[in-house]
Amino acid sequence: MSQSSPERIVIATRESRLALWQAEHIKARLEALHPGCRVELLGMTTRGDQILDRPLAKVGGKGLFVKELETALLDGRADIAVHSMKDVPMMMEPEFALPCITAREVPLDAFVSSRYESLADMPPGAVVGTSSLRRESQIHAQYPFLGVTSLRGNLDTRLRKLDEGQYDAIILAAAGLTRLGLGERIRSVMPAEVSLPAAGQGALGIECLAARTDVIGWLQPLVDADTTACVLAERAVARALAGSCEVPLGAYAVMREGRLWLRGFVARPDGSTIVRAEREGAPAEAEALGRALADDLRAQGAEAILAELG
Ligand SMILES: NCc1[nH]cc(CCC(=O)O)c1CC(=O)O
Repeated sequence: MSQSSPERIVIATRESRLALWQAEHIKARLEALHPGCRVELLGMTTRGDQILDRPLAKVGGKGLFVKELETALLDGRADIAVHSMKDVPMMMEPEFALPCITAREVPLDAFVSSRYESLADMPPGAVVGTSSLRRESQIHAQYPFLGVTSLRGNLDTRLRKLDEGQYDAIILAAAGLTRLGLGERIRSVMPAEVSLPAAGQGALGIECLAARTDVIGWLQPLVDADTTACVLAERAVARALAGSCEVPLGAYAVMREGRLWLRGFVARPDGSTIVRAEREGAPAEAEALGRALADDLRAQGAEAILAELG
């Protein structure tokens, strides 16, 4: 087999149903791209999967979903790791690279309920389940008469808790539901104006060691340029504002007629203050656009919110 074609690729993956679906999806794409290559999954559990009794914001945020996968890259047990981009920390260690962001699915949030059509349809006192400060702050800002209660666990657990009546509705990423064939549970897709998504939501990223130029080459055909520009801009906003689970922050970019259209917000967790901004720019300047939008948000009041949240 030629030097440029891989004989074997090992994918490190979390073992949630969604993570395994995502890893299998990339496996199938790599097998189609590199006929004869043996693509295998190396499943593992991360701390993010184990800590279910409190909001991730309290125990360290996104890094909890990737650390063990990165260890498998470092010790050679795996060649790549497949992540939901929204779970990848904004700052990565220099020994790692993220050379491939694939085509995005629906990046928006989904309203899931058997009783109501949307947030606007819910009566005062009705309870929404989410553990995302991003989602919670936007609900409080627009629907202050609704209750918001913490919701942890994998996707199946969250749906079970809803079906058991612990909530009147829950909010999940539409991409997670559609990937697992649960699209019919989506009562309505939430417009970005109602629930601006998290940076990278709906996009898959493939991580490897920065030194693995061979792997980087193998992955290039899977790169989606438009999604990459959007996600880089969104992550630049979050990185510039020190984005983590602790800060209620959303960033969402779409490509329109060859230009990037980027929106962002920062809010107090109780939604009492919400600062929004938008910019458009060239895809090639995606990260600079994200940093400029972060400056706009700071200038419009985000600085004070971030200072309070520490
Ligand atoms: N850790 C939560 C998480 N990480 C990625 C997704 C959905 C899939 C994606 O955004 O690619 C979810 C579930 C959710 O937000 O409801």
